[in-house]
Parts: sequence; structure tokens; C-alpha cells
Amino acid sequence: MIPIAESAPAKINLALAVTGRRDDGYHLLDTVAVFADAGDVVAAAPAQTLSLETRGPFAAGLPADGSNLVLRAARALQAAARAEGRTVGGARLVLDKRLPVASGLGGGSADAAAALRALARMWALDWPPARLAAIGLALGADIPMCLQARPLRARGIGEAITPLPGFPELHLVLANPGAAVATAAVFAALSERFTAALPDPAGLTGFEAVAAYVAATGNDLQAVACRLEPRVGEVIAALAASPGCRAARMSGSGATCFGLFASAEAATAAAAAIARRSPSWWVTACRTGAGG
Ligand SMILES: C[C@@](CO)(OP(=O)(O)O)[C@H](O)COP(=O)(O)OP(=O)(O)OC[C@H]1O[C@@H](n2ccc(N)nc2=O)[C@H](O)[C@@H]1O
Ligand SMILES: Nc1ncnc2c1ncn2[C@@H]1O[C@H](COP(=O)(O)OP(=O)(O)O)[C@@H](O)[C@H]1O
Repeated sequence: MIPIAESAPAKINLALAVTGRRDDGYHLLDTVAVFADAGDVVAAAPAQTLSLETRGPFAAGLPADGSNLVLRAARALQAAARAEGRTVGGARLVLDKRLPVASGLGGGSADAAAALRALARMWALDWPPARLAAIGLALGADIPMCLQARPLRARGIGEAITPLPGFPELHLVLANPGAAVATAAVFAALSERFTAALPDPAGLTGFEAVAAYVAATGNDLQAVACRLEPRVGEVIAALAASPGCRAARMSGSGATCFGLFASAEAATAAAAAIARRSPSWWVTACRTGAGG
């Protein structure tokens, strides 16, 4: 049987405000996120047991055991299906890891979301999206938004999602200095001073409006991440200095940063120039999907 393949696109937080903290220590966020045409791929084929093979440029150093979010998501879905009396078997899962690990692009969350989508199809679980999102949220705060993978505003710890229809496609350059920054470490180093909610992004429909919105907002995790990993500042400076860059900022908890460009040509040229100057960095030009 041909495996079911699901893409696990990179998530980019165009703006991110930390607005508070829950009693359990999780931080309340307000973020505008978009999803790129760059990402990992998760494939699933029927099998008697659950297994995972990892491959691709960032597979080295990534656990392929039960701690991998792909297998954790598969186990959680399998258990939920069996709990309601469904007969589901196992799956042979293959993760093609093309995104850097612990990089602020939600790669592990995107992989878990892709595994949930692939296995729900393979096991013919015609569950409403909210049910998959609840299973995902128990594994990671970013997974519900990665299940949607379209322009959106997310609040709470990421589970309160408002899609942004009419949001334009964007041309970005993603750059990472080769540093893994753990999300938990960034939140742990954050001060208790929280900021206000983001301005309402609901009416953003054109590139100029988005560029102005991104320039007027920020990422509350950026300063802390720059202290933990000073190369984040170098990456932002390199993006900001690129011809045609309209805004440069860190995504999520870092260390990947993005530059926003008006055209694919400008983004491609900037990515090539940065990669030439800093050959050890991971650099890619990408396009993010429009709101449907
Ligand atoms: C910061 C964001 C923004 O999109 O992205 P990334 O940098 O991970 O891509 C996400 O909220 C990350 O979500 P995710 O990576 O799924 O986080 P989790 O695994 O659930 O959390 C890892 C740890 O980070 C802290 N954490 C995470 C999310 C949150 N809203 N508040 C927190 O305080 C908690 O200490 C938690 O134990
Ligand atoms: N499939 C996966 N892809 C990436 N990271 C994974 C995966 N499965 C488990 N992990 C673990 O999750 C952590 C990455 O999480 P996090 O710091 O939140 O990254 P990101 O900022 O990229 O979302 C790493 O410690 C990594 O070992």
C-alpha cells in the first residue's frame, strides 16, 4: 500500500506577545502565525506495531524512540481510538526531518500534527478537528495551530485559535545560526512583566498592511533568547541589512529568525547572499500560505 504522506510546515510567529502566566506555569500568549512551504514530511503505512524511522538533514541527534513527538502523537491517537472501541492497528512512520530542531519553527509540533492527520486518515477516524486538537494540545502547546497550518491568531497557550481569512501570502527568508534554543529555557528566563494583547490582525489583507503590522509589533521572547544565544542578534542584523527587507525578527522562542520581503526575487537574493556570508547558518527563502 502507498504510504500516506503529510507535510509538516514550518510555523513562523510574525508577532508574539506574552500576556500573562497560568497557575500551572504555562504562559499566556497572543501570536500571529503563518506556515511556510518549507517543512518536514511524515509518512505512514499500515503495520502491526508502531515504529518510527527518521531521515533527512536534521535527523541526526533527534530521538527516534518513544520520546519523539511523532511516536507520542501516534500512541495518543491509537489509545484514544481504542478507548472508544475502534479496531486500529499500528503504523510504520517515516519522518523526513528538514527543519532544524528546537528552532522556534514548531518543527516537533508540526511533525506531531502531521502524524495525527496521517493516522486519522489511515485509520479512517472521521473525528472533528477539535478532537485531534485536544489530543495534540496534551502533547504540546503549538500542536493545535500546526493542525490548522494556515494564517491565524492564537491565544491562551496556543489553543484559542482565530483563522485569518484574507491574509496574504508572504515571502520570507528564514535563518538559523545553528543553535538549538529550548522553548522551556526561554520561558523560564522570562521576567514577570507581561505586555498587552496584540493589535487586532483580523483586517490584514494586503502585503503593505502586514508589513506595517509586523513592524509595529514584536516578539516578547526575543530579548531573552538573544541573551541565551547572542547569535540571534547577528541573524536579525543580517536579515535587516538585506536589500528589500521590510522587517526582521525572531520566530517563537528562537533561534530561527525571519525577514519579510515584498517579492520572491528579493527573498531569494537575500537568502543567497546571507548563505554565502555565513555558510554554517541554515538559510532558506520560502513562501507562506494565504488565509483561505
Ligand atoms: C513559543 C512557541 C510559540 O509558538 O513556539 P516554539 O518556540 O516552540 O516554536 C510555542 O508556544 C511553544 O509551544 P511548544 O513548543 O509546543 O511548547 P511545549 O512543548 O508545550 O512547552 C515547553 C515548555 O515551555 C514552556 N511554555 C510553553 C508554552 C507556553 N505557552 N508557555 C510556557 O511556559 C513550559 O515550561 C513548557 O514546559
Ligand atoms: N519530531 C521532532 N522534531 C523536533 N523535535 C522533537 C521531535 N520530537 C521530539 N522533539 C524534541 O522536542 C524539542 C524541541 O522542542 P522546542 O524547543 O519546543 O522546539 P521548537 O522551538 O522548534 O518548537 C527538542 O528537545 C527535541 O528533542
